[in-house]
Amino acid sequence: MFIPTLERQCTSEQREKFLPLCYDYRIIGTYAQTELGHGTFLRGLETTAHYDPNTQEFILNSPTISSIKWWPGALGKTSTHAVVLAQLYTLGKCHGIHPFVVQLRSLDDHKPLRGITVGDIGPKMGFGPNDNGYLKLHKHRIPRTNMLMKYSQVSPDGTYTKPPRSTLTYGTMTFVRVLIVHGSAIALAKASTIAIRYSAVRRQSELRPGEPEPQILSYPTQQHKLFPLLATAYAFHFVQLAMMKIYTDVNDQINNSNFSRIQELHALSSGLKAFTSWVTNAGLEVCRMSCGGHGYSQASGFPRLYADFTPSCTYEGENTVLMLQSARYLVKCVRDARSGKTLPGTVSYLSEDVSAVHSGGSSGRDLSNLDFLISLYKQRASNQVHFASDKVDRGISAGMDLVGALNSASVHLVSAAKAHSHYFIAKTFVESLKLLKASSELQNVLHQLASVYVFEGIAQSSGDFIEDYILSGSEAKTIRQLAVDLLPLIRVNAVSLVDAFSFRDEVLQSVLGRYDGNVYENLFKWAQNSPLNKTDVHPSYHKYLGPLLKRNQSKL
Ligand SMILES: CCCCCCCCC/C=C/C(=O)SCCNC(=O)CCNC(=O)[C@H](O)C(C)(C)COP(=O)(O)OP(=O)(O)OC[C@H]1O[C@@H](n2cnc3c(N)ncnc32)[C@H](O)[C@@H]1OP(=O)(O)O
Ligand SMILES: Cc1cc2nc3c(=O)[nH]c(=O)nc-3n(C[C@H](O)[C@H](O)[C@H](O)COP(=O)(O)OP(=O)(O)OC[C@H]3O[C@@H](n4cnc5c(N)ncnc54)[C@H](O)[C@@H]3O)c2cc1C
Repeated sequence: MFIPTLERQCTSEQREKFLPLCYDYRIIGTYAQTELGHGTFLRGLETTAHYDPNTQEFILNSPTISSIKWWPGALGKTSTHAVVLAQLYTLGKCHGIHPFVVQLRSLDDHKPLRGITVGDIGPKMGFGPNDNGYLKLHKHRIPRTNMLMKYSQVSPDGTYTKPPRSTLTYGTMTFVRVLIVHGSAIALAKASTIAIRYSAVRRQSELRPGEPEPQILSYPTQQHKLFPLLATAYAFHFVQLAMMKIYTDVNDQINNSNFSRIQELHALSSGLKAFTSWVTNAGLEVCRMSCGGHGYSQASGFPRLYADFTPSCTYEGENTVLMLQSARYLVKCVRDARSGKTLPGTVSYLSEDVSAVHSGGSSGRDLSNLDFLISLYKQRASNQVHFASDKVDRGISAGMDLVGALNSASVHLVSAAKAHSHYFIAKTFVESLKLLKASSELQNVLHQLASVYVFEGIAQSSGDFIEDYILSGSEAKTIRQLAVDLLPLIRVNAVSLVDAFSFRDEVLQSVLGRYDGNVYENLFKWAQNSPLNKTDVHPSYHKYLGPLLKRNQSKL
């Protein structure tokens, strides 16, 4: 995050000064924004940067215990520099959060500089190799030119020039949220690879006396656990491609001072980061549990995969908070649509009248047709967004201000943002396959994946579709069965579909997911290498167990 921030927030002179140092690894930096007391509420951050026109320096301070920077990756022991987000004060006025480059450690002996107290925040659930750290600043001075001034400036006499948009400071977070959508796709693909390969190797239970134990991948319940997640990994792959394209297009516009789509990008990236990381987080646990006891061994790769992925739901914007950000924008779009404004691409459906198109229960609808089902996802999203938006309007009519009305409707707003994200993902998956140049056999296999994703997505949220009369109960049951009917067809290609992710064993880091399937021998080898097995009798025997046993044996 250090380098992307410099690339996006530096003037050209600052780029020339800082970026070569980064690219050549002459300095290593982190992104120090979160504090002990605030991670979500950025306007509440307490670190201060007061401008001193006499020396043309900023004086950085951590004024309270809660203002100590806390969590930034590699801050504890590694980084020589940081981008520090601080409240900018000049000529007696506060201008809000701005980014500053701060050197933390000497480039000679790596010792912290004067006014800098820095260290590691201690062991965490995962991210073991990462020294997430703390930073306490005490009257630490930096040159005026260390404030990143692409969008806002402080002149030598202290005059402040404000940015075209205050939220441009938040740009790096949007970029990393887009990366996290990709991270979700990769993590779910890895977990699917491990679980499906192992399920093809593992044989368990005797269905009928005398019959060989079947591969657990042959059980419909095992297929029902894993194949919708496999399909989701493919869906997220196509979604992250679409998300990155939108990000690149909007970022190019921003670089040309066209800020018209910055809100749409923020809302979409927030919703997709939250949706994909939540789904992946839950999916990793399903994959782990589908491998039985061995899934719980470090040898499976699942403990580390989960512990390292799960903070994706928290960092870069806590997921609930990001869903609310997405919903805030959707509510604005409903208002804009009602006042006749044209809505941008990813939200234009909110101005369509989708209610009349499909009323649940009419017979003869082709429930296996993906285009038709995507229109139902659209209707569900539109209904949920309008329902939540109406809640906000009623709150305002009842005398609340906008913030109060948004807060009181927030449970529904999160549901609406989830439905919006789900519609975008399902639509993108189906549309991406239409554009794919692939053999008819491959198209057929991928169509099975898209179908099971769409069917299972409705089955798992059938309440949404039934409550709004988008589907009747019997239609929802039919779609649920369509998903189950697909499982044995997907079974035929399941191992090939995870092999297609082509994770090398060294990357997958899983004895259960080994490409050669030689699990048991390698599990035994892995166990023998466990540190506890360095000696047959562990030294602790002589100190504790031995004396205990001998003492008690003498009583027999
Ligand atoms: C492979 C994987 C590797 C991945 C490798 C991953 C490594 C990750 C390491 C982790 C790094 C971190 O966690 S770094 C720290 C991450 N921290 C965060 O993400 C903090 C989250 N909090 C925030 O972003 C903000 O506080 C937020 C919640 C949006 C509220 O901010 P405000 O109070 O200023 O905003 P609001 O009052 O809600 O709204 C003000 C307006 O600003 C707009 N706005 C807000 N954020 C915006 C944004 N980013 N871009 C555009 N516009 C934005 C809103 O839409 C509103 O527009 P209007 O409606 O028009 O007014
Ligand atoms: C592994 C890891 C790495 C990190 N790396 C970095 C880094 O490199 N740099 C950096 O600056 N930070 C980093 N962070 C910090 C991270 O960005 C914050 O933890 C994150 O932004 C969440 O903020 P918080 O911890 O204050 O949680 P909080 O905001 O306190 O969230 C706690 C709960 O409050 C709820 N909540 C908060 N606000 C609202 C609201 N307005 N409406 C409804 N509910 C709300 C949340 O939904 C959540 O359930 C990292 C964190 C982790 C775990």
